[in-house]
Amino acid sequence: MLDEKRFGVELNLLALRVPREHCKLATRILNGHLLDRPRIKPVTEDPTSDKNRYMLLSEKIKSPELSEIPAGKVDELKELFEIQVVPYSMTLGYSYWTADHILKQILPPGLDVPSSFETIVKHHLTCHIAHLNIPDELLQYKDVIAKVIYDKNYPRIKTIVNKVGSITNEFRVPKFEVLAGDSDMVTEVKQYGATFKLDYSLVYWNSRLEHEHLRLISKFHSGDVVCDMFAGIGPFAIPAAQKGCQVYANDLNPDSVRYLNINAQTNKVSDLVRAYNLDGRKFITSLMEVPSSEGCLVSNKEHLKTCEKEDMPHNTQTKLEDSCLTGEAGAEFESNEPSRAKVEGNITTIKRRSESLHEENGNGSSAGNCVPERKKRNLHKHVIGSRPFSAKPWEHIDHVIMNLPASAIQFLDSLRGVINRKYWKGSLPWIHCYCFIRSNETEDSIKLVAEAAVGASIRDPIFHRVRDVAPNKAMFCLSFRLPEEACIGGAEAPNDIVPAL
Ligand SMILES: C[S@@+](CC[C@H](N)C(=O)[O-])C[C@H]1O[C@@H](n2cnc3c(N)ncnc32)[C@H](O)[C@@H]1O
Repeated sequence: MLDEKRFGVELNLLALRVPREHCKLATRILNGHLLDRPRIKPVTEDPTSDKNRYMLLSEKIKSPELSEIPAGKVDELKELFEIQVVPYSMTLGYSYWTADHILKQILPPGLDVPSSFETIVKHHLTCHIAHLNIPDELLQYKDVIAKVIYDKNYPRIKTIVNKVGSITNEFRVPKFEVLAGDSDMVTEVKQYGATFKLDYSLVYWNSRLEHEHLRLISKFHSGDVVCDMFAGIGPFAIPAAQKGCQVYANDLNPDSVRYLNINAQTNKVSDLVRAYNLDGRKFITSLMEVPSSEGCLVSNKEHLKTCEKEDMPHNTQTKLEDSCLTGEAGAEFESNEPSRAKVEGNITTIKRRSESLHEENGNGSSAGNCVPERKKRNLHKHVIGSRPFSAKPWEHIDHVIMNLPASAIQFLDSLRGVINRKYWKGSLPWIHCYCFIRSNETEDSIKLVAEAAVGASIRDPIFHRVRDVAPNKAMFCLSFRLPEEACIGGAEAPNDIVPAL
């Protein structure tokens, strides 16, 4: 139990009784001699008369004759009004002191006071969750730490949680214990103008990746087809769709997919986001399967079952077969031109530039791309207002995002032979594979692992350092164009496709 009374500090001050009309000038004259405490105003009401106010004098002034104040200043005041000095006491209690001040008094000397915590916004920006990472040596004080932080930040913060143990589950969801406040972990986060709803206790979320989400999305262009293998609740998928990309977004965690769909709706991009609840490997294989005709696949009906989990509302589920229904043969465009939208009535014709990332990174060589740079290829049509999802993933995908740093690199083998060259149009996709590099590893050693997985040599890889996650471990994004040799083994279009489930 926290005894709040023990933090009370009594201040025995002197105050000057000043007629209200002279307060402004007296404040100027007494500059440097008034009470100087954070969050306390040195001018207050006179409890005996509303014609006067009390000016609280500095704690250094002890003599009722004001001998600590230069005589000239006292004379100036005397010319304005009759000097009346009165005793004034006040107590600075628990509510006055900062969390840091209180915790320093509670915790044994030598232990660091937990001064920072990550907050995420809860319920329409009105309150937040504070996420603490209490170190082992402070765990016995966790309740009192949480209470003080809660008291000092309420109502801005309504829940204090502490991360328990390291993340071991495959959905990458940390375990939290609620230390103070209400246990509802449903929150809302804003990133780059998009709103993300999530249940912090059920899905993966890391606010520290905001910059990385933004960086990668900045490489995409309107009309790009994006495939997000480990999409979470959509921090890549939603802004990509907001940019006009057509996004296939997948996650193994059904709760992530539920929130992904909710977020697509909230941000008004449901028409550009297709959500799936599959293992990443199965997802990419099934997505890239060439249909036996432009009609729907037998195999995709299997995925439909996978998506229609009982705990997911039907209206927010996207069926893999839907992509077959909206496919549209398009006009032609030059693949290395910047995205350009030509508005004709309410139809926007989009020119795609899948070479962009390469160029923007100052790397002009056509890594693994045997398709002539200026080859014309199909165009997605994009209707403003109700934008049909017209992508045919077996014909073209611009970007594949793989943000599961602990193991995404092992998933690269699922890209082997997945592209059927007979149907593919334009450049091969950019792969953005997140990984960790430890102090005993190098970019070259990681590249070798990626090459072994993809079954081809990777030309001109781009390693982008995302952030340091531990003293000897950093998160990187390895971007590369899928090598042509990785397409070898692409199957002919089968008539009756067996699901790769
Ligand atoms: C590191 S999080 C990334 C989420 C999101 N892309 C982001 O940037 O915040 C990885 C996600 O992959 C999902 N996941 C883990 N294993 C998976 C698998 N085998 N197939 C598909 N998704 C998986 C987890 O549920 C989690 O949401």
